[in-house]
Amino acid sequence: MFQRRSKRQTFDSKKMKNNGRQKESNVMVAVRVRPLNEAEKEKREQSVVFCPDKHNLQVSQVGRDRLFSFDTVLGPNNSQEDVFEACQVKRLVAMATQGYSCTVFAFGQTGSGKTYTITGPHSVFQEGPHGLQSHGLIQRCLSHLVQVCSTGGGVSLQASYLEIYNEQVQDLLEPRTHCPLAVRGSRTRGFRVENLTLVEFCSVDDFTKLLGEGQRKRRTSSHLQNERSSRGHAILTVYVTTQAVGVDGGGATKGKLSLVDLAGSERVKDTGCKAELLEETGNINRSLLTLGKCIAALVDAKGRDRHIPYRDSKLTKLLSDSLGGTGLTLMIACVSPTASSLPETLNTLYYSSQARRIRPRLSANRGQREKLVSSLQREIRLLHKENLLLRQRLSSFLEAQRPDLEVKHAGSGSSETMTLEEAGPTRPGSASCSEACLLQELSQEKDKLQQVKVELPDNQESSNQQGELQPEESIQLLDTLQNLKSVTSYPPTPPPPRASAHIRPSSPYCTHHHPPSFMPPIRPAEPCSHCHWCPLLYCIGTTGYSLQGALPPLPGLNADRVPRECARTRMGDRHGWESDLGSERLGRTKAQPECVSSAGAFQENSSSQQAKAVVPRPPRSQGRVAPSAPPLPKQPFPLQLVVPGKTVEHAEAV
Ligand SMILES: Nc1ncnc2c1ncn2[C@@H]1O[C@H](COP(=O)(O)OP(=O)(O)OP(=O)(O)O)[C@@H](O)[C@H]1O
Repeated sequence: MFQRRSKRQTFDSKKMKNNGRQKESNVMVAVRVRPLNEAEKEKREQSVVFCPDKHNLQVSQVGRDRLFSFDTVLGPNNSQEDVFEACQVKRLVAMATQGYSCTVFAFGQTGSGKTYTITGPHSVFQEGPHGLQSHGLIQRCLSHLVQVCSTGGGVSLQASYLEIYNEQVQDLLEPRTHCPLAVRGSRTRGFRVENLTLVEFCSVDDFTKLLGEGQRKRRTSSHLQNERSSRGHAILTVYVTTQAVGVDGGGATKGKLSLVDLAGSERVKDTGCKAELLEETGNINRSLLTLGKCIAALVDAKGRDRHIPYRDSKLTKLLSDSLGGTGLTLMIACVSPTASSLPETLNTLYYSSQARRIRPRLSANRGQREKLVSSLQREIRLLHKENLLLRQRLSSFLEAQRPDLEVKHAGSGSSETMTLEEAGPTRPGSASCSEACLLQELSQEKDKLQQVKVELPDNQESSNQQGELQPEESIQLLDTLQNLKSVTSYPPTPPPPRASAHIRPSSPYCTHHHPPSFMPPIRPAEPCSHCHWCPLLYCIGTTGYSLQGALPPLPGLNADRVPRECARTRMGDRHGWESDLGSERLGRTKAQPECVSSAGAFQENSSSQQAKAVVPRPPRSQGRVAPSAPPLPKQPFPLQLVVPGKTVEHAEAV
């Protein structure tokens, strides 16, 4: 049927026995052997296919017998009623009413009895009512469906009937047009035929008339193996919709039952097809080959990311949910009993056995409302989990914060302890929440302050542990000491801090050369044009003060690594000030007592305006002097310790 097989692929009876019955498979495979027709009898052809029992099929070749096992085996003497009963078609009908997608399709060699099995004799629709014995599966399924649905109530039946001819979909229930219909696919809904006619029915007789009209529209041709050979695949789909049971819409289902009459595989030399039929034959065989590939892929593939080539033909697109989808599928392999048909018969039997190993998952197509309810329930479960997780995190957080949240309220005389629990639940936007946040902030600030407090003695100790001063440093420190004496002695009283943002130091210029009345608006760090002394740099370098917040740290002051003059130059670079202060100019900053007066004045201004916080370096007390920082002189300006987000005045208290 599908494709030629190599000799290695031929089955023997042992293999088939081992493959045996797989009860858990969702694809049921039945084999039906048709009786010899009149033409074959005339040719005195012999039957080579036998049915020893209901599940085994024996193929007798010259010198070799093969035994095949299937779910159901039906011989030439079995009637249409036997097919309906033995293949458990009633079960499929019942599942369709419960919301499953079920499919029955017949496949096999041309002239093997597919159309006979699915619809009955060719004249069944055209020549008036026939006896029940000749009815095919379509009429029997429809009768059973109507019977089941009439007893249950609240069930609606709709049907579509189409033919895939030369890879074009034709609507067999629409008599006026022959326009091919498009097949659209989506991830959620699978493949659908666009603008396909849906007919709602509640009586089998009424719908049978419509089917008869559609059957007449099917393309048939005559060739050597069949007088009325179908040239396309016909698919009848009955949609079974059960209405909602409760007020909330629960229990609504939408199942379907598809009955597929495939065109038969054929060999041109056997059928004797002429040129005009060759295209049809090619399309039929191509789509059947794709069907065989899909079956093989479904059997071999493992896991969810398997690729099944459904898109390679319209037939496999429309059968995708039957083969790999959600319902139960019954495949009826129709075979001819003659020896001349044996190669095709073996191919059909091989792929029938292969298809039995497909295990699609069963799942009912519930109604939209039911899907919505189940998705909402899933969402509720997720939210419950998330809520639980958040509660656990919150409680562990509160446990961790408990010792830090004890706050002493100052000013009341007696200490009062307050914890976060006492502050109440921390709802966003509530007063208790802001209180709790405030407590948390205060706790963090307290930690920071404690850390600063702890670090101060460490720095002091490390400073004390430094080695003895080098001789050059001693000389430099003597110079610095002399300068500091000048700072503290001149001017006798520092001028009051200016409120204006404009920095107007008393004079960065040497007062020896420039009287106090002459104060040009220059930048504070600009060195004196006469003595080349830089007041700001000198101030920072000699007093051990650093500017925090407004200015970055000043590593250039480390006299262990660089000479002081070079460090000052680097500072100028870092702060974007004048950096062209050559070392020879800076070298002349030593021992210029006249210039120190402006340094004191500028310190005043910078402390009040530019430098928001001036922090004393860790004290190098106890008789030792750090190499890069002389002892801190008494300063007339206030001190502030700046920590991120909090300013504490009177830093010496810390
Ligand atoms: N089980 C059967 N009992 C009696 N006659 C049968 C049986 N199966 C098939 N036939 C007859 O064999 C002939 C061919 O059958 P049918 O047209 O159903 O074959 P087919 O597989 O549909 O062929 P094609 O693929 O070419 O359409 C028909 O005349 C049909 O009546």
